[in-house]
Amino acid sequence: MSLKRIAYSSGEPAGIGPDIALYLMQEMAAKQWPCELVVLGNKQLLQDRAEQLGLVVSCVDYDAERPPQLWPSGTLVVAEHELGAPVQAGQLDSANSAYVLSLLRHAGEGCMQGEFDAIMTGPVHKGVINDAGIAFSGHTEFFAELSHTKQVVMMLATEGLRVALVTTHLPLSQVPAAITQPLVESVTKIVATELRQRFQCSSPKLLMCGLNPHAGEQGHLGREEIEHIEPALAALQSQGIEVSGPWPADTVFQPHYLANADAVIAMYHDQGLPVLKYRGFGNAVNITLGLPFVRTSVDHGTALDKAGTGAIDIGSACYALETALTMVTE
Ligand SMILES: NC(=O)C1=CN([C@@H]2O[C@H](COP(=O)(O)OP(=O)(O)OC[C@H]3O[C@@H](n4cnc5c(N)ncnc54)[C@H](O)[C@@H]3O)[C@@H](O)[C@H]2O)C=CC1
Ligand SMILES: NCC(=O)COP(=O)(O)O
Repeated sequence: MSLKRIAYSSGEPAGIGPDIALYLMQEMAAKQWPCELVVLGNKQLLQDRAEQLGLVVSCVDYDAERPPQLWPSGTLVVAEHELGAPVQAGQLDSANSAYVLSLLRHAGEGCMQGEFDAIMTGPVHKGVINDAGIAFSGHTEFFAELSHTKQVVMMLATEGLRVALVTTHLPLSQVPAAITQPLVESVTKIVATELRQRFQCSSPKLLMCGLNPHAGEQGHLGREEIEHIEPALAALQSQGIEVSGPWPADTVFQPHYLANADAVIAMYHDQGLPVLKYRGFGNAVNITLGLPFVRTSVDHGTALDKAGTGAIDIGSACYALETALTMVTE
């Protein structure tokens, strides 16, 4: 198997993204991941955080011309990006928002130019990026825009459950108007296609949630199911996609229903993700489907309260890296 080069964007510098890089570095040798992990970040920040955590790190400058290689334990390959301001673990500073975006741009462009095989993202703080006057709703939307991809899908996966979202980072008040037949159809098609192509599901079986309580109760509790979701289901089924619904969201996440499903399509972020995280927080991955490159992410946020403390769990980071590797290796 050829050695892959995976970009890890270390995310919000005051959060646990840099800590994750340092702990992953320690796991590299033991796990024998067949990749060179390139940390997009700042060497001084990483050295300072390592010192705070009592870790010894040797930073090597990333060289795009050098073929990927396996490095001795304790070595961190760093693609240097300049910070906007000094970093204190746990303290957000909007002066570093441009830095965070420069990491994402490097990762995305590097994938599109063939420099990296995949991106694994560390957590960013959406609020502080917006505080800097930069409109940003999430990696999912950022990479879609960067790659000029019209439609992408956020899917989180853990053992025994995958949840894909029709809408992503949208205020709840705007969700009903966003649920249209074309959107539901295109999201579902992307999920079905990628499950087939990248997740070894030869004939994916999908469960689609309704939007309203009890999936609208025949129109008595909302009409989005009748007007948009059911027509989308009919069109998808007529194209041979095995999708059923609309299921009440408080019914469909039962083992009985999930047993024969490859993914659940939820209408909005907090309809599907709390269930996924309840089942697998710390051992789940966030994957952006539909991009021209592979992007996976940790399942958690910046955990500002834990940055620099050493009290972090890197289970999701390991899962995200392994998922990215599997996706680029199949
Ligand atoms: N992939 C990404 O970039 C994501 C970013 N976020 C962003 O993160 C920021 C903070 O979000 P919160 O809702 O506070 O969620 P959070 O996941 O950062 O923290 C929730 C709780 O879980 C703990 N936690 C999270 N990850 C942990 C880990 N690996 N090890 C140990 N404890 C961990 C935190 O200490 C905190 O107590 C927000 O700005 C949000 O937008 C949230 C989710 C994903
Ligand atoms: N809850 C997951 C999440 O919001 C992460 O979003 P993104 O930054 O991966 O788009």
